[in-house]
Parts: sequence; structure tokens; C-alpha cells
Amino acid sequence: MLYTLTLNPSIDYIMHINDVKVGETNYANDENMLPGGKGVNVSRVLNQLGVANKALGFIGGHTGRFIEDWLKKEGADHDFISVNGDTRINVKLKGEAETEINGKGPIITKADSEKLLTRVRQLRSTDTIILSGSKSRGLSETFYNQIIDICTEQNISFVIDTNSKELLDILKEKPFLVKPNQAELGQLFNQSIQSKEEAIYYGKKLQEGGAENVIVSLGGDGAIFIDQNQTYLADSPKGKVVNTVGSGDSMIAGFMAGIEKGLTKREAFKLSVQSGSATAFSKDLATKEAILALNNQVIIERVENHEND
Ligand SMILES: Nc1ncnc2c1ncn2[C@@H]1O[C@H](COP(=O)(O)OP(=O)(O)OP(=O)(O)O)[C@@H](O)[C@H]1O
Ligand SMILES: O=P(O)(O)OC[C@@]1(O)O[C@H](CO)[C@@H](O)[C@@H]1O
Repeated sequence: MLYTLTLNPSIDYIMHINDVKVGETNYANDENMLPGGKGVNVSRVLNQLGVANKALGFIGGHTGRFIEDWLKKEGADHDFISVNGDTRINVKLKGEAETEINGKGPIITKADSEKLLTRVRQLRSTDTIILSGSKSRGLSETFYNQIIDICTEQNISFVIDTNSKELLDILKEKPFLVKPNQAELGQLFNQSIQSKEEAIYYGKKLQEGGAENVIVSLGGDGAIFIDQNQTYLADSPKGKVVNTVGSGDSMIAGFMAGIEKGLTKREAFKLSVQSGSATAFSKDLATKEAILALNNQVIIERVENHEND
């Protein structure tokens, strides 16, 4: 069974606006409110793809109820820990450029963080947990490490999507998948990555450091997949970009859905790119239909075979 963990979920308040003028009253052309937070997004896309999963994390107040109600309506399973304080609202301004203002979210007490660790201890060695997004206030800096220690002790497979440097340290615990985007990969190695060759070079370092599978997402330029044996490259399908929020999370969902369904890694990577782009072309996260509609538009090219390295 797959689990997602979102320590700091959100309502994503998406406002479409031509031009934001700082210091003035601006009016949106269109707006919508969606449940958000990286793990919540992964869960919703897994659900679209028909893969059983449960969303874990901390949720609070009327904003938290909005997320729970939405997931319930969609039939997405969840088991959040209720906390005092309101789940945050993240404002996403979609204009010429995309500007995001993410809230802080509630402060998590020691008692609630213990409840979550207890919940993770109940997972089994056949389970995989997808750890995504920033940590809430009140949690220790090493909270992900504490969860990963439980995973290691209990032989639970984990995926981690965090942009902090702690990722380099976590590699030795052998995450099943890591998915930095181009900028995040550069930040990990204090480099500015300018080409696919450079992205492959640094992506391989994550694989060599311990990650079983590495996807480097390159926005509109596609993505790279690296494991011990192969390096694959995919171009992004072409389409009208509506809202890229959650496209990286959709990629994780697509890859993990493919693995759960017994696809090859090459096919799972293809589904990952389809899922990311289908979300970029949608107002909300991608639906199954939108993902499958891109089936003929993603070509996977094998750029390296390192079986004999
Ligand atoms: N302009 C685009 N055109 C087509 N596909 C896109 C575009 N932007 C993003 N995508 C799709 O989404 C995937 C993830 O994009 P990106 O590299 O921006 O990830 P990310 O930064 O983790 O995303 P986010 O943080 O917005 O969820 C890409 O690999 C691609 O499949
Ligand atoms: O503040 P974090 O946890 O890093 O990111 C939160 C967030 O920006 O990530 C998702 C998109 O990936 C959004 O749904 C959400 O608002």
C-alpha cells in the first residue's frame, strides 16, 4: 500500500491575473481554491490513476476540513492527525510569471508529532511512504530523519521530495525515488545547471549516493530518469500551460502508479512525464483522461546504458 505524508498541507488559492502591481489593489480575472500540499497532490493523482493510497499528515481548522471534505468527495483515503490552528492557505498568482506566497501553517506540538511517528510505525514492510514538502513549525529540523529511521528499521520503502540539502545526507538510507527539479538539483551541488548533460551528471551523483531511482524534472524541457542500469530522456509534450502547481507531485504519482501496476521503469517514467504535463495543462491536477490523452506525445529515449559501467 502507498502512503503519502504532507506535514504542512495547504489550500492553494489560485488567482489568475494579467499583471500584479505591487503596492496597488489588484483584481483577479479568475480564481479557484484547491486542496494542496505536495503529498496531498501525489495522493489525488494516484487516486485518479486508480492506485490505492492513504494520505497522512497534520490538518487543522476549517481550512483543514476543506481538504478532508474534498478528498472524501473524490474517494481519496486519508488519516490525518488533527491539530490546533488552521491549515495554511498558499496564494498562487498566475500571470505573465508565476508568483507563489506560501503560508506558515500551524505549530505542531510534541504530542502531535509523536502521534504521527506512532502512525508511521504501524506501516508494514510491504508499504511505501512518499515524504513530500516542507516541515511545519514546531517539528524538529530532523523530523524527516526520524521518519526515515523508522522506515530503515522496519524495512519500509520511502520516496523523498524535499529541496533542502538534507537530501544528500538521506541518500545513504536508499530512497526508492528522489525527484529534484533542475534548480533544486543545482542547489544541492552549489551549481547552476545549464544543460541536460549537466543534469545527467549531477542526477547520477544522487543515484551513486544511494537513490534507487532518480527523476530530474526540467519543466517544459522534459525530464531525465536515472537508475543503476539506464539513463532515459523524455521531452515534455507541447500544450497550453494553465497551472503548473503540482506538476512535480504529479510526476511522482505517475511513476509510483506505474511501479504499482507492474510497468517497466521506462513505462513508469513515461507515465510520470504524462502526469506532470497533464497537470501543467490543467486548472486543477490532472485527471486520468488528461494523463492518458498524452500517451502518444511522450517519447522516451535511452541515452545511456550503464549495465556494463
Ligand atoms: N511548460 C511545460 N510544458 C509541458 N510540460 C510541463 C511544463 N512545465 C512542467 N511540465 C511537466 O511537469 C513536470 C514537472 O515540472 P517541473 O520540472 O517544473 O517540476 P517542479 O518544479 O517539481 O514542479 P512544481 O513545483 O511546480 O510542482 C515536467 O517534467 C513536465 O512533464
Ligand atoms: O511549502 P511546500 O510544502 O514546500 O510546498 C507547498 C506547495 O507549494 O507545494 C505544492 C505544489 O508542489 C502546492 O500544492 C503547495 O502549495
